[in-house]
Amino acid sequence: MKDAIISIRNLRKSFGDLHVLRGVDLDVYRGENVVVLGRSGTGKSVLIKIIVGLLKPDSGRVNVLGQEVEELSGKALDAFRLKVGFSFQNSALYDSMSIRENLEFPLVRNVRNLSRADINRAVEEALDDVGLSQTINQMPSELSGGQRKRIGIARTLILKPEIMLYDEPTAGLDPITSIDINNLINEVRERYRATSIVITHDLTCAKTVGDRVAMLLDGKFERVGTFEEVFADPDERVQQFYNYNFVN
Ligand SMILES: Nc1ncnc2c1ncn2[C@@H]1O[C@H](COP(=O)(O)OP(=O)(O)OP(=O)(O)O)[C@@H](O)[C@H]1O
Repeated sequence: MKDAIISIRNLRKSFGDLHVLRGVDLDVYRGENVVVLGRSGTGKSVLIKIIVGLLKPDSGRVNVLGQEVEELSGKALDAFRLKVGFSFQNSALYDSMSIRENLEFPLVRNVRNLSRADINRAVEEALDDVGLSQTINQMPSELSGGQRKRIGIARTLILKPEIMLYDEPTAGLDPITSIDINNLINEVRERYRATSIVITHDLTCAKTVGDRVAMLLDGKFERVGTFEEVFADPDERVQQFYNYNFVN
């Protein structure tokens, strides 16, 4: 039997009259990349926030790494969040800190008793992983958008999470830089044996990194499968999404 590392059952979340998630079910297995597709405002970010315990669902179950997320609080929630890396849409680097300082920040804040040599080694390794060793003493403002995304991913990787959550990793990047980021997401899976959820509107990204694709339609995952399986579906809502992306 496959090992579901994230298991979501009948998850519901509304904001007033806005019923965003209306019975979401999803299993994510160890070592796979699952891409979550859906139009703007369908609740992809809400789902991610519920998975990391930043938002509480109205009902349903979310089990991650064998733990019921809703039951976690205090130190247990802090420990859990170290295992689940969240790479934000806008990279969220600290502009006043160098790249080295940006990478040190999560380590120093979350891991005790590290020596200076340990910290230096971890920073150098994380930068090497994303192919940006030469930027260590630069400031974020000196880097391109694609480089900043890579640093954002390195800053998440430095804690060696078991699960990576990427929120629109290629948004705002040119197609060539996007390919670099897609390759990096695949490399992260290989090197860290990480399990990932990737939220994207970018079908090239979905096709390149997704072992499976889950499409959020009307508050549920109605289509889950390989990229080809999902888009073979003649359902108008699925085809609209495809045509919009590939302009044909
Ligand atoms: N804290 C909140 N309070 C009220 N409404 C919210 C809150 N968070 C999200 N929403 C609403 O829930 C809906 C889903 O938001 P979400 O950010 O998950 O969309 P999304 O699918 O990630 O969209 P996009 O692709 O544009 O990023 C939106 O209509 C949003 O306004």
